[in-house]
Order: sequence, then C-alpha cells, then structure tokens
Amino acid sequence: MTVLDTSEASGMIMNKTAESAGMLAETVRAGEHEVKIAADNVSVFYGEKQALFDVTIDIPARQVMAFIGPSGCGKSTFLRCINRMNDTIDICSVTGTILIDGANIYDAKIDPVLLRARIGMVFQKPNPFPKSIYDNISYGPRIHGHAKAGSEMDEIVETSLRRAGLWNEVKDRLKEPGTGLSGGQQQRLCIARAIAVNPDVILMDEPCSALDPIATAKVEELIDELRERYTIVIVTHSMQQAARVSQKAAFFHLGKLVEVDETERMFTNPSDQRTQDYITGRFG
Ligand SMILES: Nc1ncnc2c1ncn2[C@@H]1O[C@H](COP(=O)(O)OP(=O)(O)OP(=O)(O)O)[C@@H](O)[C@H]1O
Repeated sequence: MTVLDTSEASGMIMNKTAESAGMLAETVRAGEHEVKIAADNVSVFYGEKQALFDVTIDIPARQVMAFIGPSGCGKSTFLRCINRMNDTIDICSVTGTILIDGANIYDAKIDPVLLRARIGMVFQKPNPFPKSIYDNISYGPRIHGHAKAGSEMDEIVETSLRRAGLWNEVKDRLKEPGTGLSGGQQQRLCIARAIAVNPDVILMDEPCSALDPIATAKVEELIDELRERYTIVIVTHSMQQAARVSQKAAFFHLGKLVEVDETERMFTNPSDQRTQDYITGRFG
C-alpha cells in the first residue's frame, strides 16, 4: 500500500481537481442531485461466506441516506466499505468499486488511514477518547496537520462543537474529561470530533441506539442541520428515525440491495414486496 502525504491523498480523494471534476460530471445524472458516492457491484466476503451481493447505488451529496433492513442483512458491512473499515478485518474481502467525488477509494494509491480521516464515522456507542473535551476535538486536526495548538486550534474546537450543538453546554468545561458527559452529549462530542477534521461524508452506524429519547431527538435534529454541509449515511433499525432524518432510503435484505428511493415514497409506496413486508413489520 502506498502511503500518500495528506495533501496528495486528500487531493485524490476529495478535491475537485480537473480530473476528478471531469469524473464527477460523469457521475451526476441530469436533473438529479449531485452524486457523492457511487458504488458499483460491491460484494463483500467474510472468508468463504458472502455477506453482500453486487450492491450498486448512488448516494447523493448533502442529503441523509438511511440504510434499513433486518438484522444481519449487511447494512453495517456496506457502510464500512465506504471508509474501508472492512480492511481492518483480516478475513474480509471486498470486490467492485466505490467512487467518492469520482475517485476510486479502493485504488492501490489510496491510504485507507487518510481516507478514514476524510470520512467521519460515528458508532453505535459513544466512544470519546479518555482525554479532555478539548483534546477529543483537537486530536484529529493535530495529527492530520490541519492546525497547530493555539488560536487556530481553539477556533476549530469551537466551530466543531458549535456545529455539533454542544458548545453552550461544554464551553466552560473544555478541560474536563469527555467521558464525564452524558451519553447524548458524548455522542454529540463524537460527531464534533468527526467534523473537526473537515470531512464531507459522515457515516453513522445506529448512532442513537444507546441514547434515551431526548438525547436521540437532539442527535436527530443535529443530523438534519448537518446535511446542509455534509453527505450523511446512517444505518438505523428504526423506521421512525429513518422517516424523520433521511431524504433517501436503501432497503437491504439477505445481503442484497432490494430498493432505493425517496424515503417518503418507500414508506408509503414501496415497489418491492420484501420492502413492504419489512416496513409493515412482517419480519425483522
Ligand atoms: N467480522 C465479521 N466476521 C464474519 N462475519 C461477519 C462479520 N461482520 C458481519 N458478518 C456477517 O455478515 C452479515 C452481515 O452483517 P452486518 O453486521 O453487516 O449486518 P447488519 O444488517 O448491519 O446487521 P445488524 O442490523 O444486526 O447490525 C451477517 O451474516 C454477519 O454475521
């Protein structure tokens, strides 16, 4: 694996260079939303076992797309393909292509560590570092060379916490440990941490499943605000949550992508019987 320097890698992955702008144009369909992520025939194997079958999907920029489907259908597996987290699982192999802004993220020249810095991820359970609130946010920008300590870093920390809707709650306790916050605050801290490295895609794997209804409502509100700036993909078990936060939904079943549509249309008028059965609670 070639290790690229940050500027080269971010250029390859995200910047609208002349080349990627040209490729991007190919991925934009007339009259549709700009495509941010284009997956083509993606299959995933855990050893001999195939978990995902030929998934082809376009994920629009600056919208929220929800991945829904019964347990074990491959939602998280596919989410992890988008930032190459599956690379960290020894027995896992991925075939097919995924383009982000027209650049193939599985290209041999892409360093997955740098890729993951450009694609934020928020997990089921809030997982702040055992560090202060400030250091939770400043860690990423520092190791990726976005800013040094000082006023520049203070500004990144404040902006990230403001965007995550947490600033007013923590501005007087930035030196206290992140783990001392409530569960909902910790999850918003993790979202702020993801935002701090200036990604344009944020992946969320059941981000509210460990939260109470009030904290869930806050995170959902936040997701709605964040879509102005970021492309968000969220795995959720909750149909209500998918309906509340997403504009598009993708329904997976037994490792196959069954249907992708506007969330509202999928929930009122699904085109596949399996989707209909799932959303009406017949299985899953
Ligand atoms: N690390 C792994 N090793 C082996 N098999 C795995 C691994 N991770 C997932 N799988 C298998 O891949 C399939 C898809 O799992 P995945 O976790 O992606 O589904 P999911 O739809 O996200 O499920 P859930 O909603 O329960 O989280 C399942 O059969 C699962 O057992």
